[in-house]
Amino acid sequence: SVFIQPPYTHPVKSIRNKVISQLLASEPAPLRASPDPVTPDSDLKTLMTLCDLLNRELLVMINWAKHIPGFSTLSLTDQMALLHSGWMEALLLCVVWRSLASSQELQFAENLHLNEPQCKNAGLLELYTPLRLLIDKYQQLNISHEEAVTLRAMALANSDAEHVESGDSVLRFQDGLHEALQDYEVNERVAEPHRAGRLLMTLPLLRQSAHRAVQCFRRLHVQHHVPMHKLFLEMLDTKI
Ligand SMILES: CC(=O)c1ccc(Oc2ccc(O)c(C(C)(C)C)c2)cc1
Repeated sequence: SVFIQPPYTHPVKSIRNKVISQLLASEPAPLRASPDPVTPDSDLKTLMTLCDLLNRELLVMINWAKHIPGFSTLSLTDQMALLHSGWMEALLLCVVWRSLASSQELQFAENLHLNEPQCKNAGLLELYTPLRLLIDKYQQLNISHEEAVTLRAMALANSDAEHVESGDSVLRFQDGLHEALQDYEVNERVAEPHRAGRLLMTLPLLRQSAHRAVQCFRRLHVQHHVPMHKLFLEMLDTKI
C-alpha cells in the first residue's frame, strides 16, 4: 500500500549555535500599527500612529534585551545604559529586516508601509533616505535572519554607552556575541571568508543612520509638536 506521507511542517533550520538559536527563539511577534479610526487621515495622523507604534516597540525591545545571552548578567545600571544608547540602532535593524523584501518602501509594520513620497509628506525624508541606504546594503549582502538578530544584539552591546559601570562585563558581553557570529559564519554558512567582517562593517552606517533619525525626531517634536510618549522622550533625551 502506498504510505500517505505526513504533511511535513517547514523544517525549522536547526542551527547549533546556542546564542543565535536563543536569539531566534526570543524574536518578538511583529507589532501592528493602530491608527485611530476616528481621526481623519492626515500627515499628522500618520506621525501619531508611528509614534504609538514606536512606543510599543520600545517596551517590547526592553523585554527582548533580557533574553540576549549575557545581557542579564550586566548590572541594571549597565543594562539601562546600553538600552539608552543602543535602542535606536536596534529598532532601525528591526525595520530594516521588515523592509528587506520591498525595494522602495519602509515597512514600519505589516499594516503600515510608506514609500518615499509618503515619507516626504509626513516629514520623514530625513529618516527615509538613510534607512533606504541601510536596507539596500543588507539586501546586497543578502543578510540572513540569524545574522540580523545577532547584529541587532551586537548593536546594543556595542552602542558605546557613556556611563558604563563595568567596562569588562560589557566587553565580555560583546565578545560572546562576536564569538557566536564567527561560529555561525564558519560552521553554518557556506564558507565566505570575509562575511563576519562585512557584517560588522555595516555598523558605522547604522550608527550614522541612528543619529540622523534622532535629528529627524528632534525636528518633528519642535516643528510639528508631535505628541510623544514620556518613555520615548526619556530615551530620546539621552541623545539630545
Ligand atoms: C516621534 C516621531 O515623530 C516619530 C516619527 C516616525 C516614527 O516612525 C517610526 C516607527 C517605528 C520605528 O521603529 C521607527 C524607527 C525604526 C525609526 C525607530 C520609526 C516614530 C516616531
